[in-house]
Amino acid sequence: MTSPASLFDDLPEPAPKADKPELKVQAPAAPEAVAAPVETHPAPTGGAANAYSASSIEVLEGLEPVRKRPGMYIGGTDERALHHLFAEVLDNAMDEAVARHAKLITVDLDAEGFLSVRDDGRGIPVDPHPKHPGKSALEVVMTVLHSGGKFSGKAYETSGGLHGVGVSVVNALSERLDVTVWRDGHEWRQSFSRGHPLGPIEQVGTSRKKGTLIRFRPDEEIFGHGAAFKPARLYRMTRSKAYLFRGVEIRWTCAPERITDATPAEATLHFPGGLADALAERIGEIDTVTPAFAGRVEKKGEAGAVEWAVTWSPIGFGDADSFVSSYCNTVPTPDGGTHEAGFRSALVKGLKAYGEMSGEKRAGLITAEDVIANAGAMVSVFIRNPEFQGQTKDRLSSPEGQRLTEQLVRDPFDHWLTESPKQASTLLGFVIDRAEDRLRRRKDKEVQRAAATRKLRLPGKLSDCSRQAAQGTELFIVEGDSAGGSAKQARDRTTQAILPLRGKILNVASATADKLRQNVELTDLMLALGVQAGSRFSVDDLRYERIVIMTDATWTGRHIAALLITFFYRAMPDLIRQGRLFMALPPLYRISAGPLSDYARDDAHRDELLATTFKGKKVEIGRFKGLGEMMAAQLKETTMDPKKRTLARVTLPESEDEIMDLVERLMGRKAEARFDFIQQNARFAVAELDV
Ligand SMILES: Nc1ncnc2c1ncn2[C@@H]1O[C@H](COP(=O)(O)OP(=O)(O)OP(=O)(O)O)[C@@H](O)[C@H]1O
Ligand SMILES: [Mg+2]
Repeated sequence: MTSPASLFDDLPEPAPKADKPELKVQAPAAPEAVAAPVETHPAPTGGAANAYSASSIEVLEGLEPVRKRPGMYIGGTDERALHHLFAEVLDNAMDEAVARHAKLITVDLDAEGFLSVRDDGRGIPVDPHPKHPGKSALEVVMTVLHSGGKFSGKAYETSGGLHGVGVSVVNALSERLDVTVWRDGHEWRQSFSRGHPLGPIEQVGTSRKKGTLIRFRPDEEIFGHGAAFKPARLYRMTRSKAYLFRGVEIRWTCAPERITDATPAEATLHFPGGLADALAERIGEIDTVTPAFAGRVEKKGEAGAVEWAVTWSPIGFGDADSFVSSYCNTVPTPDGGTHEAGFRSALVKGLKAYGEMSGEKRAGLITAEDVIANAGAMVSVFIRNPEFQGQTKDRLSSPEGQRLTEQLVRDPFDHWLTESPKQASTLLGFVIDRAEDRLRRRKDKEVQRAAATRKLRLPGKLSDCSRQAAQGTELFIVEGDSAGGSAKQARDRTTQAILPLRGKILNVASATADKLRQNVELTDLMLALGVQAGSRFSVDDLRYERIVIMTDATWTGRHIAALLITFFYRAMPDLIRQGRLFMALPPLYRISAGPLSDYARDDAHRDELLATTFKGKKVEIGRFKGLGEMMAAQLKETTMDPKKRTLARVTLPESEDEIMDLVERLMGRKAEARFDFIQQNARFAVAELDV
């Protein structure tokens, strides 16, 4: 059987600090923080105050801002930022390919750490720029921010480039960068260092080739000493690019001495199967719920296309339950955006509509979260004038992304569903399960939250005692409302609280943690106690000093007591270890003879009394069917009044094995064993008498 710890391991985390809202104090840090510099640094730093004048306001020229604040352009100077330089150059080559001017891209990392990206596209224009006399277009592109051919949509329809910033940033942050352009029968070359031309553009000869080659090495002044491209990362980026456009072949080479892992030194990457192949390769052997739903649709008459592949796995995808890899104009968007939203919404709407059509009412529960919860998806869109967040383009923000994706994916999805009803209902069932899981989790959270705010919300059926402090107080857990009624009358209001439990308490030994949390009686009990289960239980949270289980002296009553003890043992064994759990010992019989009367707990006790106190007398013996049958005064006198009653403290056997054995026998799945045991050991775990 599972250990008690593991049973509660999967209880959700507590709502952060929600149980101490009253402790929230307005941060005193703010005024202090303001005051601190004044007190501790009487002289303002940075020279005399009057030196801050118009001359302090600098305007960074050319590529200076890039070197001063690289974070703004490439998101930092870490490894990710370093590799973003490659992304910029590769994106430009890919834009040429997607515009159908280039077919072949080569990527090479050489032994000295120079990275070369070459395409056979049109070549960056080299003629003098009309607005920058004395400079070629190439030099402008390489040294002026916001210069480029992708603003108007004339030279490129759907490009990943849009800011006119990318390659100039790469130039600014490279210790050395050489550009070679082949166009109009000539070969041209120009070199730069840290963004500055090392000389004018030169025509180095005639050539029939076409295209652009950018060869560069990142600047260690920016990225730190020893910063270098990682072949594995470059290769991964290259490969995923190749999947995004069937019309391109990318040849990869890398100096073997730079490779430290399984990255190939040479590879030809060309994937006519597109994203469907990419997904297949990504998920490998994993069993999926249905075959992948994949396709590609181009918008009629206009620039705009969506390609996708998605499948579902009940066991997740290795390192994650789900993943969505999305791209816009071949630029990876790891933070998602509108295209992902559109994709999700096409799937949700399609599935819901299918559910409605096929009479599956529960389809109404489905949300985007459920559809994506166990999905592995790849989505690539091509749109005009995309809008991204920032230069690293981690998130697509164009509304067009959503509209187009949803619109282009929806029809094919409806088709896919109706084409194969078996597959469709498998998927629908799977997603509905996710929705139900989600709703269950949400409910659990609510229970948890209720537990966290227990001071404010006690269960309605709890008759609390008036004393606020736990010390000297007792909670009586009774079964049923009628017993509850008697107990309420019999109690001492100041120190004794009554919680009647209704209905059946779950058999807690074999119940899952989920089931435990769903049991209203048990969650009410936790609320009343003021504690949480499992590792979050703290004796200090207990709202009462003693917890007393007060059930009928009948077999059923003992069974319920056994259930409750098992529950406490599983959910909060410390409560028992600390000696805070007790059992009341109500009588089963009332024996009287004339003015003489007494109560007997069980048959043995009755026989004992008959043989002693009542020996030789004509007795009347009454049997209580339940606590509810006793008069309040009787209950008080026999069971509840601290001055007269007897409580039994519940203790645990010494060894863990004995405990498990006991619990298993008491509450395990084998009913007969349990009945047998309870009957023989009516007081089982109860040991020493107390008070
Ligand atoms: N490989 C290439 N082939 C043809 N033209 C190129 C190539 N690389 C760059 N260009 C030209 O240089 C311009 C500037 O490139 P850059 O990467 O700086 O900006 P962008 O691609 O327009 O926008 P972004 O800043 O979003 O990348 C491009 O718009 C394009 O006209
Ligand atoms: Mg670019």
